[in-house]
Amino acid sequence: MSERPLLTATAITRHYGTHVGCEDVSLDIHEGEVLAIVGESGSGKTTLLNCLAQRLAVTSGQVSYRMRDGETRDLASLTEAERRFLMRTDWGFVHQNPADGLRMRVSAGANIGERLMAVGDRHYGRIRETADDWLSRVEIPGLRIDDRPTAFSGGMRQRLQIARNLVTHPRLVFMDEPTGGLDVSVQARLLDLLRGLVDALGLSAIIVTHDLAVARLLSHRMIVMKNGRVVETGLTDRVLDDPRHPYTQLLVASILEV
Ligand SMILES: Nc1ncnc2c1ncn2[C@@H]1O[C@H](COP(=O)(O)OP(=O)(O)OP(=O)(O)O)[C@@H](O)[C@H]1O
Repeated sequence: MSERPLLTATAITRHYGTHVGCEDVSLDIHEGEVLAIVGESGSGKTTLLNCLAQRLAVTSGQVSYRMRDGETRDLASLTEAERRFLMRTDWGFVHQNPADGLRMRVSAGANIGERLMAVGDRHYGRIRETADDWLSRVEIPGLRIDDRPTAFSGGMRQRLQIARNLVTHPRLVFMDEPTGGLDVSVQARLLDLLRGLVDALGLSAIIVTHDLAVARLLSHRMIVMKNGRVVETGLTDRVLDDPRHPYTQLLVASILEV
């Protein structure tokens, strides 16, 4: 792992009017590290993720990021063009609902190819070959390359969204409940696939999940949120095997009882 964090968030606060989304959250993530954000519904996970990914303005606080050229920048200081370029090249964002991250009216191959074109690839044959390769990496048969995602199952759509995000080799991927909304058996397969890809690509990822099993399988470190605040943070195995905050103890116990 590199010594300097890839992303550092300092005292991130986001209010919705008088309502607290998240409050005073600080964290960092290093290259090759997977961080899970867990907590019950309404605890502020998605708000925090969207603030980190620059999809939502913070009320106060700062997010800085080590760019590919090695310079660490305060993301609020980026121009709109720089921010868009960062999102297209260095970052990925996997939505819970694949329709939010895919273009449903264009083919699977084009969904992947479009991201390559956005980073300057213009060679049609090579783009198609790469798209084909990524379809197979996410276990979608190559003969479906010209089908639209509307013809895919939920699990296939989610795998396509993942391929679309990873094809440009982002250094950091944000994921919001990537296995939510899928059948349990489909979830298990997707988790396996995600774990393999994260390992193979040495990806850094920040994953929001309410499912501790997802955190256990994918993340190195986790933060536990309650009412918008972080109540516990640590290595995933430590937090799950030896939770210290009463709320985390409750979360872990409620899973064990099921
Ligand atoms: N657009 C909004 N306007 C007002 N309040 C909001 C808005 N979005 C979220 N909130 C509030 O902010 C708090 C955190 O919500 P958030 O969606 O971040 O939680 P979460 O942990 O991601 O929940 P879930 O797992 O249900 O998505 C909640 O109290 C929620 O009601």
